Amino acid sequence: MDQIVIRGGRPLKGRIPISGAKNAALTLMPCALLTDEPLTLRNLPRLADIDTFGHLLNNHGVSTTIEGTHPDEFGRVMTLRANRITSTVAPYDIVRKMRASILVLGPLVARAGEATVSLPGGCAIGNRPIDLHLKALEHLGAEIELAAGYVKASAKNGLPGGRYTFPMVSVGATENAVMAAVLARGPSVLENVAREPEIVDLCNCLVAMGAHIEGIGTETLHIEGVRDLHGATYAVMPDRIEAGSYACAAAITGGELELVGATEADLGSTLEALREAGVEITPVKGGLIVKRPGAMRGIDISTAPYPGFATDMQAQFMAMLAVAEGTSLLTETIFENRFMHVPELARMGADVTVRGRSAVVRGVGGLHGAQVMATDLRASMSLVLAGLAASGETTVSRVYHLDRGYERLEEKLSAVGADIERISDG
Ligand SMILES: CC(=O)N[C@H]1[C@@H](OP(=O)(O)OP(=O)(O)OC[C@H]2O[C@@H](n3ccc(=O)[nH]c3=O)[C@H](O)[C@@H]2O)O[C@H](CO)[C@@H](O)[C@@H]1O
Ligand SMILES: C=C(OP(=O)(O)O)C(=O)O
Repeated sequence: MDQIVIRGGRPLKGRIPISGAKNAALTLMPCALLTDEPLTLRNLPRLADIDTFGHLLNNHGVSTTIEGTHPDEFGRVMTLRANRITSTVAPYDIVRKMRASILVLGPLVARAGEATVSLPGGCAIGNRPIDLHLKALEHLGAEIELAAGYVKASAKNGLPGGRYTFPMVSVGATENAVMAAVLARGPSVLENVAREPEIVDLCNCLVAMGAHIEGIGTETLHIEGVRDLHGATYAVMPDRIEAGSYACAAAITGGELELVGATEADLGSTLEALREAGVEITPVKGGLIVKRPGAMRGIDISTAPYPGFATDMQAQFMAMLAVAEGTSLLTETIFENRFMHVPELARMGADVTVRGRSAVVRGVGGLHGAQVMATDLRASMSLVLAGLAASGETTVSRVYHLDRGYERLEEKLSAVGADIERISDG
């Protein structure tokens, strides 16, 4: 298995281009199932998850064509076309590789009248049930059956549409419900929906395809189903989690980075927390400059649905706050098992105590290099960040986690002065 080796202690300086957002791309790609016309997505990141989702869509009859972006450029242009749905079954072999596969359920039942999707199961960060996806589709008129590890949703005469109030905010369940409701026979109202920028990106793409959605970006969406959607060309939004991660890289190394393509609006609570910790953020044309002028101070953070502090940024902040002055309290309210980076950071000298859903981080003077193991995507990035700041050499194993969500990580970091390389096992 590949490893990443970092020799730390160098302040990072320069410009990092921010890629298209993984979590937006993973909900924009299944929109191709909603029309027989081509959907062209620009700024699609080159990531393992995108390839896996492409294979899943191929299995349903979607052709995927990648246009000739130069290999040195970031991002890709992909045209997806579902002339005909050739299979309504999402098999275990593909779904088990990626939880986001559940996002074909809504569009398939809306367009083809049925969908059978393997249950995605839990993952390292938590249990991650899909009950809200199923309840929402049921309220839109689908019949739901569970058997032998699969969920079957059917609506033989099309979905009638309906009203559903989510009992708790779920990004994926909102996405599935929205993608189903846009092709329903009648109107739908979805209340207490997720408001993440990726949901706004999804709705904007669907509107470009001819959907009628009101309330985009608010807690309530009014959707008037249409008979057909048409093709469109749409650019995936910049990845706010990648941008936030590199902002932490500037802060933890005491450097200065320009994050090209990052927007202040999407990064809201991440930037607030960085500023509170003593990091300077300056919006410039086309991006943000992140600089740490002096020592950082400890802060308290509690993860929450957007516009709250993103759970996908918690691990990276923990690495950064491990070297801040004073004590920080990090509370994880979204996933029950998202502190797996703690014992690994401790191997590098971090002083962290987990108490239930909270972690107390006592700032230490510095970290030292060690051999550490990545356990999930963002946990991996926290180890890379710690390695960039640590004295000596850090080796991060299981880097396939990073490949899910960070496009050409070593290349981007080397270009701003990091001493980082991938040791490939063949
Ligand atoms: C591909 C993608 O976009 N992934 C993101 C998405 O994941 P995902 O869409 O899986 O996350 P959700 O917003 O659905 O999960 C939020 C919480 O709701 C719970 N829940 C969710 C669905 C359900 O049917 N029942 C239920 O109980 C989950 O276990 C979790 O505790 O949003 C998360 C929260 O911002 C991010 O960390 C992930 O990076
Ligand atoms: C948890 C994440 O992704 P996923 O929902 O695809 O596991 C993430 O992006 O941090």
